[in-house]
Amino acid sequence: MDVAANALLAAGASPAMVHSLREVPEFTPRCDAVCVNVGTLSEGWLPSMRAAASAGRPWVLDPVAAGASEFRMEACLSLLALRPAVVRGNASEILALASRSLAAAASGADSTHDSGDALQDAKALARSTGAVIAVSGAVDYVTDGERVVGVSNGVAMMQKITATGCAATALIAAFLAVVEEPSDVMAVAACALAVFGLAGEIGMESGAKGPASLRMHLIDALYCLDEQTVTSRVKISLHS
Ligand SMILES: Nc1ncnc2c1ncn2[C@@H]1O[C@H](COP(=O)(O)OP(=O)(O)OP(=O)(O)O)[C@@H](O)[C@H]1O
Ligand SMILES: Cc1ncsc1CCO
Ligand SMILES: [Mg+2]
Repeated sequence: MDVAANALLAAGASPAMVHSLREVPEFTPRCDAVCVNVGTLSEGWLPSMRAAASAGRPWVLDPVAAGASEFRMEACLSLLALRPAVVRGNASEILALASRSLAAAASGADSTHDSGDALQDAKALARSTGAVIAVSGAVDYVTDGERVVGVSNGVAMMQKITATGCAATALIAAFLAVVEEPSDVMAVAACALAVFGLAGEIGMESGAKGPASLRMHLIDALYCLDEQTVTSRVKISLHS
């Protein structure tokens, strides 16, 4: 929650981390977009997540460790049925969701697969759910089931900071808040991931020595990004 909220603030969004079922119905309708992240899932929070997802706002799902337990898998599948605009997960999470089965290797919250390994499953999941699916990794793939966009911004060290994936998903929600057309959702998700990856690159160039200093520099880089840097450095390509 710390990394995600600070990344959103740095990028110019206005985050609020809300859990209580009592306040979700009051809070969520006022949000421009919603991010539901099952990272620290509990029985008590799941009804709040479902209520937030059902509030009629555009929303994004982060299926953290979907393949790690029956409870997470069932929770993620029930949230998927509430029609997220975008699902952003790492390759292991997207593979688990697409097959609706627990991961063979105990992967916890980290991926044991490359994003390319999950591309076909991501396309199938997009077609069966109607959501845009984003698989993060060295190349982030974004698909609506037909088209595929690849985003190659980012640095490997981002995997060593917990919740960079959560922050990337939250940034997709922030970008979704300003989208006008449903057909733009794929482009919006790709742009958010490119901007986040670029902030990681600039953070690394700013003298990060490891995960802790990259976390600081990445958030500073997000805050300092300007249009010229973004347009000259984003690496987004249409695949097929
Ligand atoms: N090998 C890599 N090279 C460049 N960028 C990467 C690499 N791996 C991940 N990233 C970037 O790191 C960010 C987080 O992606 P990752 O796949 O690690 O998410 P995650 O596993 O859900 O993370 P977490 O659960 O810790 O929040 C994304 O912006 C992604 O593009
Ligand atoms: C490590 C961890 N555990 C639950 S959520 C989270 C952050 C990465 O998804
Ligand atoms: Mg994650």
